[in-house]
Amino acid sequence: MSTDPITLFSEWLVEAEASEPNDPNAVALATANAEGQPAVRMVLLKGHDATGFIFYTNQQSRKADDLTADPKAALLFHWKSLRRQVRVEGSVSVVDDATADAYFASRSRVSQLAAWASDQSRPLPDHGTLSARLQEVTRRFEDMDVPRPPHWSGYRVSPTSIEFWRDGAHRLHERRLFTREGDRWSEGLLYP
Ligand SMILES: Cc1cc2nc3c(=O)[nH]c(=O)nc-3n(C[C@H](O)[C@H](O)[C@H](O)COP(=O)(O)O)c2cc1C
Ligand SMILES: Cc1ncc(COP(=O)(O)O)c(CN)c1O
Repeated sequence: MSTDPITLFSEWLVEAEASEPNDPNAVALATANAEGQPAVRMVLLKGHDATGFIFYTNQQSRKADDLTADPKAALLFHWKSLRRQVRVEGSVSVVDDATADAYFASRSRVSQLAAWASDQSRPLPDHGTLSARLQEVTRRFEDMDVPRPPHWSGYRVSPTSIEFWRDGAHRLHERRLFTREGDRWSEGLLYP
């Protein structure tokens, strides 16, 4: 069995891709604001390796404000079809421009335009306002590649701990906790 948690995560994600009906890369992202108020919402995992777990979003959103105030986060994957969860905690940083540009360029044109049209997490007066903004940016970027908005990028959660939870009989689940110590991982078990 694998003892590198990133490799183990990759294996579990591959299994989730085979068994989940949709969005196996969906993950709950928990943040806190300057007052310590927690908030949680789903995002899609768009990359992971030894340096961390990456998602993309609007940098003027509530989650981005939280991460500016307190650059720490927790992630929770729950794969119902497998009866498994993975909990990640760590510090958060913005990905470099080249990484964000490459990911943005891979998105569909309409999703690129939507990133320009949406003032994510701000009050929206009515749906017509959003449609009008989408039309405006569609005209603005006609006949050219849609550039990445300056307020849209990726965040990397660099893990300090990763827990793998697997369903067991009679609530006697398996919990493997990996804790980062310098550039090494130590592994232990937790009572279920
Ligand atoms: C399955 C799922 C995946 C989502 N993925 C993303 C994502 O990758 N990036 C994003 O900005 N919002 C995503 N959203 C929308 C967020 O959950 C949220 O509504 C939005 O980002 C605003 O959150 P905030 O106000 O806390 O910043 C997703 C929603 C769902 C249900
Ligand atoms: C607002 C928003 N931004 C970004 C994403 C990430 O996914 P994609 O880049 O594939 O659109 C999502 C996914 N639901 C989303 O809702």
